Amino acid sequence: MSSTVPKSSNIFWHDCPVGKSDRQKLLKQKGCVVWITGLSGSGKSTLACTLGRELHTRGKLAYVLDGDNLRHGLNKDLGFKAEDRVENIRRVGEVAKLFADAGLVCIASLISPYRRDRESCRAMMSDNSFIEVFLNMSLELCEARDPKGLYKLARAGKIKGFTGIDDPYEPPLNCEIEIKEVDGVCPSPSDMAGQVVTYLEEKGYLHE
Ligand SMILES: Nc1ncnc2c1ncn2[C@@H]1O[C@H](COP(=O)(O)OS(=O)(=O)O)[C@@H](OP(=O)(O)O)[C@H]1O
Ligand SMILES: Nc1ncnc2c1ncn2[C@@H]1O[C@H](COP(=O)(O)OP(=O)(O)O)[C@@H](O)[C@H]1O
Repeated sequence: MSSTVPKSSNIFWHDCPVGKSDRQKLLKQKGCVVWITGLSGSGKSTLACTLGRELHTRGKLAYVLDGDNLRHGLNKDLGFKAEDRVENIRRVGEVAKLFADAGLVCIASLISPYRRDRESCRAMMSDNSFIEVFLNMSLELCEARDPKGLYKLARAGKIKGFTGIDDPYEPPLNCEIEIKEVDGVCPSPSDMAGQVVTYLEEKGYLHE
């Protein structure tokens, strides 16, 4: 299990003259982390990309950190056992914090099944600029979508430890935004992104 305490000693923080507030003025926005959590197939990547596109159209700088994509590089040494997922979320939390410090709207989309890990990422952000978005879609809907055929494999026992089937998912207790089905129907991608944009606007993230 990894720790947040550095292993190295004799290390010192070096401040740079240009800081987050300078970058925010330049970009005319406020850096933050939009953390999208939910089951596989709940629509995390779809929301992340739709939101990224919407912000881009509005002239706002955003960057998507997608769990699946990061597992091709930064996190390619990690699997899906509990300690690997913990380390996966810790790393992405740290990277997201850097992007937010750079002044961007950083959109992280990962299953991030453990409440404690999401809370650790929240705690990394000093100024409440962690916005947790819960894609509260039923397992039935996600399984019916199954765009990669992974639920089918998990049900057949060909993937072990699949979230929602034989591995846990802990829903948020206090997220900033919850998106769910209404009468069994999921809001459209642009409606989902619209909910997040409205929140960002109301909280002043889209202005300096
Ligand atoms: N065992 C198991 N459980 C869950 N998901 C699995 C598993 N094996 C592979 N996949 C694929 O990996 C994607 C999830 O990666 P994440 O980095 O978001 O996962 S986690 O946050 O560390 O739990 C996930 O992508 P999404 O469907 O986009 O969520 C799956 O495609
Ligand atoms: N709001 C939505 N309405 C209808 N279909 C959606 C919506 N969001 C996602 N989908 C579809 O559901 C599937 C899973 O979406 P995806 O974004 O890949 O989920 P995740 O990243 O959580 O695994 C895809 O086929 C996608 O096109």
